[in-house]
Amino acid sequence: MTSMVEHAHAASADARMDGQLARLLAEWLPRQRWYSGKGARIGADGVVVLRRIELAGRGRDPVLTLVIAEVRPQGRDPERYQLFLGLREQLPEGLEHAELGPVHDAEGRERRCYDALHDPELAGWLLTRLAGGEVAGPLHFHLLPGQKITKGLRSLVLTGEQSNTSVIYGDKFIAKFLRRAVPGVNPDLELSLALADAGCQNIPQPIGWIDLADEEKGGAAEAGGEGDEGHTGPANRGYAAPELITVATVSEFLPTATDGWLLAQASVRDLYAQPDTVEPRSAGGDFGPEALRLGAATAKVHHDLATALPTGRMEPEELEQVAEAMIRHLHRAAVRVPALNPYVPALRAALGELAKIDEPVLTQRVHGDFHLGQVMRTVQGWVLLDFEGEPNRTLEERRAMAPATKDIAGMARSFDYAAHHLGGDPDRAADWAEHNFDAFCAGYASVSGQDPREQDVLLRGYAIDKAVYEAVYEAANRPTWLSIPLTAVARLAESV
Ligand SMILES: Nc1ncnc2c1ncn2[C@@H]1O[C@H](COP(=O)(O)OP(=O)(O)O)[C@@H](O)[C@H]1O
Ligand SMILES: O=P(O)(O)O[C@H]1O[C@H](CO)[C@@H](O[C@H]2O[C@H](CO)[C@@H](O)[C@H](O)[C@H]2O)[C@H](O)[C@H]1O
Repeated sequence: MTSMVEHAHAASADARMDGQLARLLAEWLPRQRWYSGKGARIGADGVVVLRRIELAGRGRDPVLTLVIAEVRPQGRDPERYQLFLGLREQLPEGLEHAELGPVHDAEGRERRCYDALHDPELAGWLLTRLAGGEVAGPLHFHLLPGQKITKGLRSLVLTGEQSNTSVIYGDKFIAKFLRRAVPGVNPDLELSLALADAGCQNIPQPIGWIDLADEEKGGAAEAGGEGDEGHTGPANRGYAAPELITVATVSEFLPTATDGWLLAQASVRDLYAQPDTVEPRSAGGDFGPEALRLGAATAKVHHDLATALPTGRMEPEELEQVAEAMIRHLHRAAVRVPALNPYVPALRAALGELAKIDEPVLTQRVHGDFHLGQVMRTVQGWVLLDFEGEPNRTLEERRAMAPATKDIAGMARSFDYAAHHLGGDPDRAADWAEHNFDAFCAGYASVSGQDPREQDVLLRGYAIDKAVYEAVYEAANRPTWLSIPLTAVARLAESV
């Protein structure tokens, strides 16, 4: 039996380790691309380690730990992050960039603490657990029925503009490790599973996921033993119940796909390389035919979402509530980005028009953060990715039903971004965006039977809401890009 003295020693060693990690995280987190609390200071004691789960290598080298840390930035709501951290006596070559710093373990030995997703040995450990559908303490690895994981695949962390961190295994699987710890149904997983069940071909096929029992909500930490199949069975595909936190999603990797942003960018560059008299449709790298196919693929996914998941209708009074919520969002955004202030009255008026739509509007589950970086062109056609919604919104907002127009407006904004971010002639950029958005809508109409441009008031309302969101996003993440949404806001304000 463990004596009370031993207990006390263990507890104080734990508290010491938590304190060391919290100090390292306070310095490291704000430097990460996916950290969402940018712009607010983290004071002393601004990071608290809430949970630390040793997963592999206890007393050995390396050790893999899952940490749930709460960041309490000054003047902002706290945010929780989930981080796989590795501890090693010495960092192997190539892992230096992933280091957080040194810590001392319970025996007083110095260990290097680093982001474990960059360590092929530890990333491989996670994939092996998934291959077996295992349970490791409160962490549950779910492999979907019929899926098989090839073991020993080399892992590589994807670099790029991401809100999370993706690890590619061989050229077979991609695991997205969600950085924010949010209890409840993860919309990306929820919608991907529903679409896969509906036979949708326009998404990467889901392979499995990892979730964590949320201690606070009394989650099923004890759920089953090794290979607890009941949890993953088709009758209970039971993606994250309310008391679970989704830690990672795993899907098929599309090795030959290119994302829509890169393709669109190439087309804009091509246009600028030609004389001013050349129109976007006649330029060598015309994106129009691809935009048309993308519109058709989007309509198919919307159709499958509406078939697989509940749908609804927004009556005029509810549209008024939507307008009010967008106006509240606008006011909050103007506090964060004062450059929005001059446009607030005109934008309020434009959003107010939503309340005048006098017929019900159909609603359904939508993508929620639809842009060219969320679509990939494979040899077969377009696939849509990342159904998580806008990372800075609450889970409830991200899972809410909305008119499909919300996604159409997202893509309209993305064509605007692609056209303007290279800094060419604004009129030519506007022509490129209009030409491709027209093609996108024509493709959408060819499948759905309805041209999204007909719902012009709704489209403008959602485009304003998105551009305002983007202004906040850019101010926090890419201040040099802030002028793109601000210019759009000015244009949308004038269009009333
Ligand atoms: N199944 C996949 N196959 C190939 N590349 C992918 C796949 N899923 C995502 N990617 C790449 O990873 C990037 C980020 O994925 P995404 O799900 O949007 O992550 P985040 O939520 O962190 O932004 C995408 O823009 C795409 O380039
Ligand atoms: O892809 P994420 O889920 O991380 O979405 C966030 O980041 C996006 C940028 O990476 C951001 O999208 C904005 O920039 C895109 C170009 O980089 C542009 O195509 C989009 O239209 C524009 O909204 C997205 O808003 C944000 O939520």
